[in-house]
Amino acid sequence: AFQHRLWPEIEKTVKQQVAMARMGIGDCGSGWQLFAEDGEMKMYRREEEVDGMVVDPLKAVHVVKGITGHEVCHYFFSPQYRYDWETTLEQMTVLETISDDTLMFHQIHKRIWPASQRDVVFWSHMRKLPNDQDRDGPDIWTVVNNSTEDPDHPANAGKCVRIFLTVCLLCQTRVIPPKDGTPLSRDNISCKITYCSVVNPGGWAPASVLRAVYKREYPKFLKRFTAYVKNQTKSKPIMY
Ligand SMILES: O=S(=O)(CCO)c1ccc(-c2ccc(C3CCCC3)c([C@H]3C[C@H]3c3ccccn3)c2)cc1
Repeated sequence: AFQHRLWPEIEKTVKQQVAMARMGIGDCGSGWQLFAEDGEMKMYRREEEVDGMVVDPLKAVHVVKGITGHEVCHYFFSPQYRYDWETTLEQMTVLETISDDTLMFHQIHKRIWPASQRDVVFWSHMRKLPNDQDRDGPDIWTVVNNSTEDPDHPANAGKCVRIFLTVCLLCQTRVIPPKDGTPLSRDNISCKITYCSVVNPGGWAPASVLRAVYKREYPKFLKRFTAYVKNQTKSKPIMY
């Protein structure tokens, strides 16, 4: 197939991000601190600053009943649903369709007082991965979003401060077949979701403000997004 100029970077980043997402939280010595918990959802962060700017890596793990990893990645990747679940989105543009599983986006996020408004340009790639731990287990699905440059959308040219991010959504479907051999239903499936993100806010913003934004927005985002997928899929055939 034709090699897009970004393909080598996409390959490398996906492998690297999936490997990191699969690593557990490790013991508390690893610097991960639990900062939000809601039922099956647990959110961890590491406090890190680059040039005095907060770039706290975030790792969230969640188990959601009744949906598959393919369905979670489909609704996260596909642009047509994004305004339904991404509440902080003010504008989203698909800049390029690199392939049917790889898009380039420009997004402007709503201004969060007192920080100035942010925008981001990133490629987004969705992929099914072989389940190398459990050969006949269900596949693993992932979406990786990674900031990139676009000559038509230079950073900090307009009113927005350009942010830089790397995001990995890794989903593992679990199937528990019913004892009595009846056909599989959504009651027999669940999805283990690992969401990792590192966001560089671009321009300076007070650490206390950024950490408050993340503490409020990330749990809200993951709960809202997973509830959206459950609602969208509940009366549809299971997409494995
Ligand atoms: O997973 S994605 O790729 C999904 C595609 O949309 C993603 C996730 C998060 C962001 C993002 C990046 C930076 C900020 C901050 C930084 C300083 C001021 C704005 C925010 C603010 C809007 C808050 C927020 C934080 C977490 C989750 C959602 N909303 C959000 C962008 C893309």
